[in-house]
This record gives sequence, C-alpha cells and structure tokens, in this order.
Amino acid sequence: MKVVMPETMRKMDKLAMEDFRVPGIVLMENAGKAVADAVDRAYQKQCFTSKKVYIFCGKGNNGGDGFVAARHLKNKGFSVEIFIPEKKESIAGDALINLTILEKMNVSLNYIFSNEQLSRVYDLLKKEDGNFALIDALFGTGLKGDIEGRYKEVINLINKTKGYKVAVDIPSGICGRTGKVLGEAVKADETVTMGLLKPGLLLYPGAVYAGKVTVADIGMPVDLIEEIGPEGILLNEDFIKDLFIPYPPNVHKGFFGKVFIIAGSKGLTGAAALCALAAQRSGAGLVTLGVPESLTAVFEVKLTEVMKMPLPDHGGCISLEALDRALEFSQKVDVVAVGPGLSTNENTKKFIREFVINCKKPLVLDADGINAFQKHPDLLRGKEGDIIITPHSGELARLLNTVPLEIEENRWQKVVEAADEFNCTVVLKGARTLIKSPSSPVYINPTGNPGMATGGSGDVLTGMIAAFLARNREPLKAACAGVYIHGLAGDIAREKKGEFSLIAGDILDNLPEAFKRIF
Ligand SMILES: NC(=O)C1=CN([C@@H]2O[C@H](COP(=O)(O)OP(=O)(O)OC[C@H]3O[C@@H](n4cnc5c(N)ncnc54)[C@H](O)[C@@H]3O)[C@@H](O)[C@H]2O)[C@H](O)CC1
Ligand SMILES: [K+]
Repeated sequence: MKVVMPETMRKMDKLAMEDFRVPGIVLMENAGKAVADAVDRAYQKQCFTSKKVYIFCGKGNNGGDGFVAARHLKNKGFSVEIFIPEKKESIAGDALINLTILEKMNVSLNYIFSNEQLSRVYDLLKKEDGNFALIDALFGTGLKGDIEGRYKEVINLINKTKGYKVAVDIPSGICGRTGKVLGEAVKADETVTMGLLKPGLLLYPGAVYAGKVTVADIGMPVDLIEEIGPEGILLNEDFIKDLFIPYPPNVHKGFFGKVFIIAGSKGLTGAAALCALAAQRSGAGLVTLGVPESLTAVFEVKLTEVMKMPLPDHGGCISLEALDRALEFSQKVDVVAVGPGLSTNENTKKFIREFVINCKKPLVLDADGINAFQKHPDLLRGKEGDIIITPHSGELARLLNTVPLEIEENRWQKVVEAADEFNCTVVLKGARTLIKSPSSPVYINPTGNPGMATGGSGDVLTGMIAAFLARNREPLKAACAGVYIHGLAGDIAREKKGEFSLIAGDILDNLPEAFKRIF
C-alpha cells in the first residue's frame, strides 16, 4: 500500500483539480462523506449509542471535510453540533460553501474564542459522559509549526473529554511527515485519511494518536495514484508472498542457497546459535557457522543441523588470523552474515573490517558487524557489492556519528540518509522497522510487538534475512521478507505466550507457523 508525504498528497489534490478537472469541492464531498460513514459505522458497532456528534472544525479544508461530514450525519439522523475556534470571516472557498449549507440547515455552529466559552463546551461534553462521537477536523496536511495558544487549549479539551473520537485525515497536531507531536495533538480512536496513507500515521508516536486507520477513496483519478512515485510502501502479506518463487518438487539444497554466518564469542554463543537456526528455519539449503575455534565444542552440542567452521581466536573472540580461512570459505557460499555476538574486541573488529572489505559475496551486517565500522564509516561507504545492514537506532547513531534520540525522532529521514550515504540496503530496527535501499521508497513493516524488544531478537532477524538473500539474491526483497515474517512470528509467539515473557527463542520456534500462515 502506497504511503505519501503530506506535500505529495497536496500535490496530487492539485493535479486532480487542475489536470483532471475534478472540482475541489467534489474531493471534499467524498472526504466528508467517508468520515460520516466511519462515524455511522462506529455507532452501528455501539462505540457510542446516543446519535450525538460534536465536530471541531478549523478554518482550512480539513474543517471543510468536517462541515461535509456534519451534513451527512444530520441526514442520517444524528444530532450535530459544531465548534469553530475561528472567526467566520477567516473561512473561505469550498469550506465556506459547505459552512453556508449548514447555516441553511440550522446546524448549531459555535465560534469559540474565550476561555469561558471553552469551559462551557467542556462542561457540556462532560455531561454526556462520553456517550457521543467527536470529530477532529481542526488541522490536516496544512498544519505548519507547533500548535499554540487557543488551538492548544481546544486540543487539550478534546483529549480531556471522553467520547469516540474520529480524526479527519490526520490527528490535529501530528506531523504527517514524521509522526511527531507538534506542541499538542488529538488522541483519536480512529483516523479516516484521504486518498493515501501518510508516514505520520504509521510512525510512532503518531500511530498511537491515530488509532485505527482507514484510507478513504475521495475520487482521486486512478491514473494519478498509479503514476505517483510514493515515498513509502506499507508492507503486507501479498507483497511478501510475491517475493518467493515456486520451486520444483525435485529441488536440491543448492537451489535454496548456502549461508555462511560469522558470529559468536565467549559468553555470546547464544546469539550465533539463534542466528544460524533462524537461517536454517527460513529455508536456507546449507548453513555454516564460523565460530571461535576454542568454543567449537559448545556449538557441536548446541546445533545439530548447522555445520561449524572453527576460526582462530584469542580468548574466545575471533581474531585477525582467521581472515584467510574465512575469506576462502566465503567463496563457496551465496551469502555471508557477519555480526551476532562477535564482541567489540579490537582484534575482532579488525578482522571484521578486513573480511567485509575483501569479501566478494553479498553481505548481511548486524550488531558488532556494524559497530566495527563506527570509526571507519568511509570503509563501508567505499565497499562495492550488495550489503544489507540491520542497525537499531543506537548502532545507526554510532555509524552516523550522532545520538540515538536523533535517530529515533527522525527514523524516516535517517533511514533515507543511511541508505544514500552507505549505498546499501538499510534495515532500521525498532517499533515500525523501516527498510530502504538507495533507489527504493521506504518500506514500513506493520508486524511485530513490544515483546520482541528482547535480547537475541535481532540475531534471529539476521539469520532470516541471510537465508532469504541466499534464495532470491535481491537485498531489498530479502530484507522486507525477513522483517515482515520475523514480526509475524513474534506476533504468533505473543498470541501463545503473551508479550511479557516473550524471548527470542519463541520467535524462532514460531517461524514454521508464520511461514504456514503466509503460504
Ligand atoms: N482539495 C483539497 O486540497 C482537499 C483537501 N482535503 C482536506 O484538506 C486538508 C488540507 O487543507 P488545508 O486547507 O490545506 O489545510 P488545513 O485544513 O490542514 O489547515 C490549514 C489552516 O490552518 C492554518 N494553520 C496551519 N498551521 C497552523 C498552526 N500551527 N496554528 C494555527 N493555524 C495554523 C493555516 O494557515 C490554514 O489556514 C487535508 O488534510 C484534507 O483533510 C480534502 O480531503 C479534499 C481534498
Ligand atoms: K484532523
């Protein structure tokens, strides 16, 4: 499903009107009708039972959508009351036409400015004890800068009030680009967004403020929707299914690809084992785990199906002496994954850098495989060939020489920046993992849950992505499939065990179930 920046949606509105001659008021009619239908559906589902609707309208077209919704709701037998924190003179164009219709229909219109008026509104709503719907049509894609002053008071009032809340296009105060709260924002139960999804409805905290999101068809010409190069794509099951080509019944294990995983150190053998088993469970034909020589016995006990390649180590950490053996073996496989549990030992980091620079095969870099480049981002930048990096915000911050908060607050922008800068596929892990390769849109993953924020979860993901890459040789697709199915397995694990106790092994254990659900 396509995801566009608010400014792109505005451009599309303009093109629909200018090039396709769809009158703006027609788009507004469809938008407002979609909101009224959503409110009616909520009433049918008994989200509220009183047939009362309070609508807060701003002075722009978002408010105009609210006016249209009011008319349709009144026609459906709802009692409708409107609050406008503006002077009537500031309302113009299509919004004014729809406001005028409401005047003729004797809909109650209240222009609210003073604190006394505001508190009267609050008292009125409080009396209803939440048994009504409230529509937020204050700001949509036209919001600029922070919400301040009177609007801040109004949004506070809305949030203090109970009631079933429906936001028009985007909750007022949420940045459509980033999902950030701009000063103050409406917490909605659902959002009816116009035409296409916007990033701010999918990224946190915006996703929480938006509640359940539905996309309304506002009559935008299909040619326009097909033509538009979206900034993002929301992953779904159909998209993932398409990434796996069917195979013949007489298939051999070479068809599914060979994966070499370089992982593990003293105290971190679990990371390596999780990664290798995840690759195996994700359909890799052959998995070989390169491990510190001194720990081989541990892995022989831990892992049955996975082959081991002992590599020279110092004190349980793979050392630079392992370079030739590892490089030589890499020639025999399709994909190499480097990172889980390798440690931040200086000598190991040197090994990692030398290996990555000289390896001729597609690579998946995770954890310490990424950390090794913290002070040498130029080496990663200059590396040719297919690379997927799978950082969380801390790892990406180290690589981009910034702080994790900067990444967390600008996840979309930062994944774009990293894919460009390192000319590789970047998987920025976290709530709503984002995936991007240099020339692609940003892919947004809807699966997964907070229970998956647990040690070893990322190691499982790395193994999965490596297995898919060995199979389809397409980094972006492998990364998308890995992230989506990893999240799905985590969601299935949560169904069975709850979020609280979820551990990485549960994600691994539920991979078969996740694959069964998809295929
Ligand atoms: N034909 C169309 O374009 C359609 C648009 N739809 C809906 O319209 C909104 C976008 O409408 P627009 O008038 O451009 O902007 P807003 O209604 O979001 O509000 C802008 C309004 O508010 C003022 N403003 C901006 N920032 C602030 C602020 N921080 N504090 C106070 N005031 C602010 C600004 O000056 C404007 O006057 C879109 O989201 C859809 O809901 C329809 O869907 C149909 C097609
Ligand atoms: K809104």
